[in-house]
Amino acid sequence: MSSNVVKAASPLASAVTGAMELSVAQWLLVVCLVAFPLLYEWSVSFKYFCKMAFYNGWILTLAILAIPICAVRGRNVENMKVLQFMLLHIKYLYGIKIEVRGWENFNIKEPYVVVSNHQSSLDLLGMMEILPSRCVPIAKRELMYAGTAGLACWLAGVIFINRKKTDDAISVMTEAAETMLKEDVRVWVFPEGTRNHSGSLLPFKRGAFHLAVKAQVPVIPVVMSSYKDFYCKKERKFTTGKCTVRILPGVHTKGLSSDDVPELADRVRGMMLEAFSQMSSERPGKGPGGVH
Ligand SMILES: CCCCCCCCCCCCCCC(=O)SCCNC(=O)CCNC(=O)[C@H](O)C(C)(C)COP(=O)(O)OP(=O)(O)OC[C@H]1O[C@@H](n2cnc3c(N)ncnc32)[C@H](O)[C@@H]1OP(=O)(O)O
Ligand SMILES: CCCCCCCC/C=C\CCCCCCCC(=O)OC[C@@H](O)COP(=O)(O)O
Repeated sequence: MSSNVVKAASPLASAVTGAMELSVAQWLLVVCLVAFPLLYEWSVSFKYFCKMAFYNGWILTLAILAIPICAVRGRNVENMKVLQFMLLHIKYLYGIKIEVRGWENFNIKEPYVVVSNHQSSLDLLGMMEILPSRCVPIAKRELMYAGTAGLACWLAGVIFINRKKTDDAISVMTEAAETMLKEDVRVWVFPEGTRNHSGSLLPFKRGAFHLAVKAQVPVIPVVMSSYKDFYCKKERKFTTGKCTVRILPGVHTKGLSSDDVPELADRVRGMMLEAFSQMSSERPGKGPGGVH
């Protein structure tokens, strides 16, 4: 008799449990379908967090697709084209309009060193917009361990340096000077050496300029306008917006020696700062005083 009750009760119990499970599932659905978009629209910080998480997550996912394609060729700078092709659409996902000026300054057949300002990981969008052929960035070694993105970077010939070991970094860059000439490779360096959200340019590290002087190749400065109108890490702001990328005329290094590097670095920084200030003053309603 008691076993009959148990038998009768268990379908009831499982129905109740099922209903409870369903309601938990429904709750989750409500959270996902209603609360998430509400929170996304209501909270600027939540929107910022979601957009940054998607940015990184999407790059890691795209890298999964890129790895087998790149692996066919092995470690090769030509693979940079694969990464570039895969990343180009991201600006549309984020509603970021990129205007490029000075394309003609890239019309140099020989290798060169590109130096550009470094505001955020979003610089990747501007970089991919104009990346010349056979051009690889110099990146901090930590990026090599960033999961699938690290492997994709390695396969594309990204040059990794250990910023904690100056001598190692210098010897990698010295080797890069030889590779540039031997294998007709261009190199992209962020001479500030770190991301800089200050709305100006940090003092430049000199590695990029030593590299150009050693290889006796031109330095081509690239300036990306301030992201302030649409992106600010401190304020957790990330909206749609516009960025201008200016490719400045190349600075020649033929005949220069390592003694000339400090002056060369200062001159190039001066050109970039002037362009950055000019671009900032072009922003609607903003005066040139906003940049120092
Ligand atoms: C499908 C999707 C896939 C995913 C795709 C993802 C793609 C991502 C790619 C984008 C990557 C972007 C990554 C950006 C970064 O990681 S930025 C950070 C790393 N970059 C740099 O740091 C470059 C700039 N740094 C330098 O140039 C430094 O000088 C460095 C060489 C690193 C050394 O730095 P540090 O230890 O701080 O020393 P100093 O700068 O103070 O230099 C000490 C003295 O050495 C002289 N020096 C420097 N370099 C050289 C050289 N090459 N040869 C000779 N001498 C050199 C320097 O002048 C100093 O001496 P003086 O003070 O001038 O006497
Ligand atoms: C299994 C491991 C998973 C690791 C996940 C890591 C998450 C990283 C995800 C995606 C990588 C996106 C690649 C963006 C490349 C942007 C490069 C960049 O901007 O690096 C910053 C560097 O210039 C300076 O660093 P610091 O400002 O000194 O700091």
